[in-house]
Amino acid sequence: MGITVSNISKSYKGVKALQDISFEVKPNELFGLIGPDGAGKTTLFRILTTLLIADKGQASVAGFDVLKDFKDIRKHVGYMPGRFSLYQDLTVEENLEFFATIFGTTIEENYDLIKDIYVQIEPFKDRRAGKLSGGMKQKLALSCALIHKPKVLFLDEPTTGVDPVSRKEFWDMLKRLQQKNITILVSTPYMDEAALCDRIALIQDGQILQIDTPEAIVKQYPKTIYNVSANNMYQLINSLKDYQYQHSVYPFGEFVHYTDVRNDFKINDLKMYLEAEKLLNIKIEKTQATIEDSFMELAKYPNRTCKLSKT
Ligand SMILES: Nc1ncnc2c1ncn2[C@@H]1O[C@H](COP(=O)(O)OP(=O)(O)OP(=O)(O)O)[C@@H](O)[C@H]1O
Repeated sequence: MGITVSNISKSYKGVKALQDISFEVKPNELFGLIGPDGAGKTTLFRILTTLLIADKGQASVAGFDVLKDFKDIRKHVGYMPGRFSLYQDLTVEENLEFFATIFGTTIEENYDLIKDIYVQIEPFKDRRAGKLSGGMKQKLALSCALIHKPKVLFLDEPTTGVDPVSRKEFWDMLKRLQQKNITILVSTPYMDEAALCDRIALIQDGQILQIDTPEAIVKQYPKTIYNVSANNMYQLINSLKDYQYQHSVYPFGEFVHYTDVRNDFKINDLKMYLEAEKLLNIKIEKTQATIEDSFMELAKYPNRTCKLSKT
């Protein structure tokens, strides 16, 4: 009871939002769509939840075709859209009751499934949804998306605008839901969340750059990455970008991630160059690739999967 997407394309007046997308989500899998704003994630969610019709291609969800069986899909999927979708003027409890009613069920009937999540907002059950914090809104939206016991759950950027503690709690909840036989497709622009999925698709400009487990994607990263730091971050980035042997340069927290085009790269050569650029306190150390590094590399060369030899 997973998801199958075959050659789906969708354009809006000349904007190619999705370009020949194909992938499968296995039953019970926690699958992540990882990509920046405008990559096409919401368009894909809307097609899979039958709210939008693709220009080309086929897709099925929980064994149902998105066109022919749209009514079945609506019964069997839960969808938490990116932007807050609840009724701001209804209370927490009224929102949940409303969603239960439209799916012909009651809060009591499926309480077990949402219990873990709902207990955290139950003390505020008489508060209007519009007056909840970001983390609480997100828990209520998830409870509403689950109240009819869906087979497949679609979560579009569920942690955007949510504090780090609530983000962590949210992902713990997803892991628990997965154990209750729910297939989950979740999108996020946060690369660190990608590592929490079973498999991910990296998506940009409506195209899939790579699909694999997070571990495999990182493993295929083709270069050796160096953490570089110095007294002046802005000048460091500019100097590294001007260096004739640079392959990639971008800020990564307190460091700059640097890769070099040469196979015989020596840390000392780069250090000498940066010293000549008048930078101080220069530190250069090898580091491990992350999903973000893989994404940046693939986004730079979208038609190439990471197959260069390691330098
Ligand atoms: N109704 C629309 N009319 C015209 N262009 C649209 C429409 N909806 C989306 N787009 C464009 O299609 C592309 C994909 O948008 P989509 O919302 O699917 O991406 P996304 O990855 O979900 O990003 P975001 O998080 O910003 O919503 C973007 O270039 C967007 O501007």
